[in-house]
Amino acid sequence: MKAKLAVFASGNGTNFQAIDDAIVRGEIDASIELLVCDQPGAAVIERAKRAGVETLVLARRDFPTKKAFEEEIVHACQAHHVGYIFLAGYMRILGKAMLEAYPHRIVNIHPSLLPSFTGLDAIGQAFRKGVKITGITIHYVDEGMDTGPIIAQAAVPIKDDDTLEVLEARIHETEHALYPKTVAAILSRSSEVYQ
Ligand SMILES: Nc1nc2c(c(=O)[nH]1)N[C@@H](CN(C=O)c1ccc(C(=O)N[C@@H](CCC(=O)O)C(=O)O)cc1)CN2
Ligand SMILES: NCC(=O)N[C@@H]1O[C@H](COP(=O)([O-])[O-])[C@@H](O)[C@H]1O
Repeated sequence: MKAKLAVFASGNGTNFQAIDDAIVRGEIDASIELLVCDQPGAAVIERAKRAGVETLVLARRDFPTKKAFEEEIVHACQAHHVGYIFLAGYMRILGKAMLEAYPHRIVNIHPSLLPSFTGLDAIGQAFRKGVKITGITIHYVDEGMDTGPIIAQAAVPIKDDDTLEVLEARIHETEHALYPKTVAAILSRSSEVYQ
């Protein structure tokens, strides 16, 4: 049974694109049923439309509470029979409504070797700290900030003559290789569990 996914994103959407491209190449046995975006006008929305993926675009400010905002998203995911949610540059902290609706079924990609450099601007944090090796982490999402169980990591070197832009490009290239492979691995394990 082909897994039904939702991807949540707030920005450019290159990780959404990498996952969808892998699905099209037959490397992930799944379909992206919904792209959820909290930033009207974000480039990821156009990427999803070009890919034929349904979008749900909603602004937090249009809802009275975080709970109401998340309940709208949960209802849409359930209506699309979504079984797994993959965050791909989604810049909102998930609350109880999301986490309780999809326990151990929400995954995030973070551009550092957690637990180092949590939160926003992780690449800039590592660059300014002067570490020689940084990387990416794919982890389950829990109620903490970047504290969920780690699924996969990949190291990325910082070279002496790197600019921040060069490092960001190297990080994103590594993300676009690892995330699709990890999505496929998670779904294959999940199907093994439920077979
Ligand atoms: N419950 C969790 N939610 C999210 C996690 C997580 O581990 N647990 N990971 C994040 C992704 N992320 C870093 O990896 C991250 C996203 C957002 C923020 C943040 O401070 N957002 C602020 C501002 C949002 C805005 O103004 O647009 C906020 O939400 O208040 C930090 C780190 C995804 N969610
Ligand atoms: N704290 C979460 C975080 O920083 N996530 C990061 O946002 C970027 C989204 O890029 P994209 O929109 O091109 O996929 C990615 O580098 C991802 O690791």
